[in-house]
Amino acid sequence: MKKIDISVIPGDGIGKEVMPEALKVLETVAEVHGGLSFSFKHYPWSCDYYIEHNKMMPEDGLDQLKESDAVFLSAVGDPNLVPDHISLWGLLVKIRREFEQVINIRPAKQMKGIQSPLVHPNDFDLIVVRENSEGEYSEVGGRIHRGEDEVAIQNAVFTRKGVERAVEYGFQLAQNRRGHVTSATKSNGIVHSMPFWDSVFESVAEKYPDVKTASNHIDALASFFVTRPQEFDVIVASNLFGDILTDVGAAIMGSIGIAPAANININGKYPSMFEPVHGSAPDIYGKGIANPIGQIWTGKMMLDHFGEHELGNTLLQVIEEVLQDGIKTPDIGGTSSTTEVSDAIVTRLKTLK
Ligand SMILES: NC(=O)c1ccc[n+]([C@@H]2O[C@H](COP(=O)([O-])OP(=O)(O)OC[C@H]3O[C@@H](n4cnc5c(N)ncnc54)[C@H](O)[C@@H]3O)[C@@H](O)[C@H]2O)c1
Ligand SMILES: O=C(O)C[C@@H](O)C(=O)O
Ligand SMILES: [K+]
Ligand SMILES: [Mn+2]
Repeated sequence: MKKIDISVIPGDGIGKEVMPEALKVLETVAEVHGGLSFSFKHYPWSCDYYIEHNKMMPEDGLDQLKESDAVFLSAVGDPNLVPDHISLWGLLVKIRREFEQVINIRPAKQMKGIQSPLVHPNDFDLIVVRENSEGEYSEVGGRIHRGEDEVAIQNAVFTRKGVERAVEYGFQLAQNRRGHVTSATKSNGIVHSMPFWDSVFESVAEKYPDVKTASNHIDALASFFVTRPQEFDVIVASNLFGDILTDVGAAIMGSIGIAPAANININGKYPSMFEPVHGSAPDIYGKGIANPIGQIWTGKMMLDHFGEHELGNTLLQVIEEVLQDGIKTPDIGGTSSTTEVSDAIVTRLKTLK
């Protein structure tokens, strides 16, 4: 029996609604497999936890998580309780950084059973590799003075190692896909870091003569995601560009509620973390209508990570079948509830036993 230990952090808002549904699906996946079992350890770290303890997680929180094979997280943030930069940097960004999850991968593809808002979606299937440890997300800088003389400075940090490993990861992914990598740049406006990014991209590209390349400024690239997404295979992007681009990727699929993501530790020292692209969605929390597919598809990425590709692909296929049956939450035009969608996925999975 292959046993996988998973740390579970539902976090805030709809995270608390979609996480139990995804766990239910994973339990069923294990049953169908027969030789696989999950053990889930639950952590209540969230903005509610912050209100009680004045921190997002305990001092030894990372030590607790380190013992598991993976972290399965949903969403962090409740701006009514804790300012977003404090909640995110105290939990989500902290785990990404301390566990050296330097790569964030976020696929987007046209899904059967969902009407893309694009008139001609043309079967797009792409994956964004987001640099996940540096770039525009930096603590370097500060604020001085008050009133009309106030100044805020935020320094972006781009290291050769950081850019190289993200770009390399993209090329390696492309070799097992359709052999094309696009670089998201902005070297026309950002005069130091982006020409540097371009030069690292070009030098890595030389090592992969079999992979075709392109480079687009991020503004144009965002528009191409809308006008011709089918032309992209792998896209490599800095932390902020990747963040924004993957919300666009989610939007052209039909909803941010279905987009999955993985924060990958590539040196094997710490567990990787799996969490959907979406946040805690305070505007719909408590209504029972959050789309659970982002969290469930993220579970599929976790199965892939542990080498269970066949089972992962089956799960994605089942998700599409349920969507084609019209069992959908309101964000993608349906009338079903969160649990109706996950129950339908569970029921279909069980027929495979
Ligand atoms: N990785 C993360 O944990 C993460 C990601 C994004 C935002 N956040 C945090 O979440 C909070 C809300 O942020 P936001 O409003 O900018 O982004 P959001 O992703 O929470 O919501 C954006 C919009 O998408 C909708 N949406 C999101 N997930 C959905 C789902 N599963 N089903 C149906 N609709 C869904 C919401 O209702 C909202 O209208 C903030 O505190 C923010 O910092 C956290
Ligand atoms: O990384 C962030 O900025 C948080 C959130 O927007 C995300 O995409 O995970
Ligand atoms: K998330
Ligand atoms: Mn984001």
